[in-house]
Amino acid sequence: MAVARHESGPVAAGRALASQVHPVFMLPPLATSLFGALLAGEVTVAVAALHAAAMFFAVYTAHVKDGYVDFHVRGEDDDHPLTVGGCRGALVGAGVGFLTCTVGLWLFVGPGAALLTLPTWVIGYTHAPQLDLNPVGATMGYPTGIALALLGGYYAQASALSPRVLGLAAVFLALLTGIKIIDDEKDYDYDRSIDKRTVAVVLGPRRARQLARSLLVAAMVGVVGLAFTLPGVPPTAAGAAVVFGVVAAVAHRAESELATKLLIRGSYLFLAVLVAAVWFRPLG
Ligand SMILES: CC(C)=CCC/C(C)=C/CC/C(C)=C/COP(=O)(O)OP(=O)(O)O
Repeated sequence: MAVARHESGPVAAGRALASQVHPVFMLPPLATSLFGALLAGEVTVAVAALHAAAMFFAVYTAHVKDGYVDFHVRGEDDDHPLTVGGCRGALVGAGVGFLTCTVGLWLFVGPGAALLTLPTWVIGYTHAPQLDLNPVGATMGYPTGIALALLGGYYAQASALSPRVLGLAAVFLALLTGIKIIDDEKDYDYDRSIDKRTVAVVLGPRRARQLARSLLVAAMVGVVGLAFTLPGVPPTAAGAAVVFGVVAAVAHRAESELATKLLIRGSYLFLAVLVAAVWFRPLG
């Protein structure tokens, strides 16, 4: 069975399959899963690795399915490296990988860890053609996956959830939803032409940007609130809001593409400050 559309042979197949790993989307859930483990305190490395691997397979599934639907089903994309068979094989492989990790979490931690992990694959698999057809699904699928990556990474270590991890998951959800709304502004004309109902298409770019800004502000206020009210979140975690706030201020008036680039980098810094604050707990 041919896997790659443009070349043949195992190397070409491997390259085509690897092309569906998009680091910009892949690294945040892996980092967030590991951050969840760190937040829990004592880290069992094998369990953390199992959960992070499950996140990898969930996001990989989303990309393969998105590419398959956009190119092979809807004919929206100009090109795709995988054949139909290649996409199906990749989906089965990623599904088996995800299932193996989830069963491992069930056996090592318990059903709660598996049940918190499972929805990430469901979100990934239904990203296209189901979730991406409505503004909530198209905007909040990935941010919800990130929030679940944090909750699952934490639960896999602590066998419980806590107000601090729930609070931080809500902060991540708001922050990433805001960034995704701004990101979708850049495809406004195209998305409108294919009836893709992103928030920018439904509300119009100006009101979508206002909504996105409110979500970013809510996330920053939220993290400061958590840092000063919850014992498990060190006060230094408020620095994440300061760092992200500076980036958001620079991105404030930028057009969508530049603003998204800045905000994505800002969100990496946001996470890095949170990790450092929890890791060192200097004032915690
Ligand atoms: C663990 C976790 C984070 C799970 C969530 C997985 C998930 C929904 C990933 C989305 C990745 C993706 C296809 C982005 C492009 O979306 P797009 O629709 O903006 O791209 P397009 O315009 O190219 O179709």
